[in-house]
Amino acid sequence: MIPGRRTGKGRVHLTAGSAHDCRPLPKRTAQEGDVCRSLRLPHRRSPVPDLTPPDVLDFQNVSKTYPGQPRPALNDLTLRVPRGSRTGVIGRSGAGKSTLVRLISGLETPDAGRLLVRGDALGPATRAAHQARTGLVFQQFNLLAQRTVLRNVTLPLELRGVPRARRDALAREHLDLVGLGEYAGRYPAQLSGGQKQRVGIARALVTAPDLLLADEATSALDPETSAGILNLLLDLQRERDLTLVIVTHQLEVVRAVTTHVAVLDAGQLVETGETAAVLRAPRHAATRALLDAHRPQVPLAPDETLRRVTLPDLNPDTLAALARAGARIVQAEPHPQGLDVWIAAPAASPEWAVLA
Ligand SMILES: Nc1ncnc2c1ncn2[C@@H]1O[C@H](COP(=O)(O)OP(=O)(O)OP(=O)(O)O)[C@@H](O)[C@H]1O
Repeated sequence: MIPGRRTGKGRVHLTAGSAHDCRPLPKRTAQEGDVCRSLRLPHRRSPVPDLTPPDVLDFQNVSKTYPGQPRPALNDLTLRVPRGSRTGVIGRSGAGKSTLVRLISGLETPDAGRLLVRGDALGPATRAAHQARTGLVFQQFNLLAQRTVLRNVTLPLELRGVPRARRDALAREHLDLVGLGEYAGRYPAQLSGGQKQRVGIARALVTAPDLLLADEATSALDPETSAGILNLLLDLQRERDLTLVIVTHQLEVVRAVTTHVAVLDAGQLVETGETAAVLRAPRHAATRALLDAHRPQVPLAPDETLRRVTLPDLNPDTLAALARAGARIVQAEPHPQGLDVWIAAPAASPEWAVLA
């Protein structure tokens, strides 16, 4: 997901006859001409159909200013979200994250630029069809208090006119999927926060969307419950080949779940790329500020530096060597793959270089 460049997963590569021009070739590329002849390909450049699936989201110079506001909430945003990716959108408060979600979900329209969803410009003619294929998960769960868990999950199917027996069956299947098969008859007030979010996820997926938008989905949950929800989202994303967009101010969520990240600051996209690369070597001051804000605030000795690792990724021998060199764990939190651990150690210890 790089501005202005396609990096889509599942891309269909067509090389023969497209990338290769099979007209008589200069001597140094004669082998390519032979390949063309042996494949009986035409010796002329011919038009090749573009079979590349469109990016699920394609923001093209999108701007949005709310009425009466002096500055745009989003300014000239160009961003592509490839099919099947897990993209985190981060930024401090007021950066424009919610505006991005509102644009994708069709609740707001751009003042300038275009937003393509699944290859179509999002507008009055296409909005309903795209909304039907987009699931939304919210921070405050947005469950209806007077409806049972089952009836909350059947709601989107009711709105689409699905017959009762079918919608009940689908809702039960999705409650099983999120581990709440036994809770169908309960009311939201009788659930924990994590359970409410599981119902929210079942409701978002019951219509079989291919794009799932999670807007601060774990911000209201404690770290352990949050890790459980992120695990569930990861499993479902893989099983259903969903494109997942996670809007969050929690860097640990981005780290744990996403393949790509987009950093917004004051309405502008300031950095984007593969999550591991951006977090390892942030280029923009706003990204560095977000990373710094998430470092544990612990006093360090003058020769100590702080690094984060995920256990069990770290080799036990390295961990033991670090401990012998005076390393200490200063913070540990649950993570979908194990434990997220911050370690302080003398910067000069050779084992430290392994973690760089
Ligand atoms: N309905 C609105 N009317 C006027 N201004 C708005 C409206 N919604 C958002 N804004 C402004 O647009 C800018 C971006 O807001 P947005 O809610 O998209 O940011 P955010 O990154 O989601 O922030 P937060 O993390 O605090 O939710 C802010 O300056 C905000 O004050």
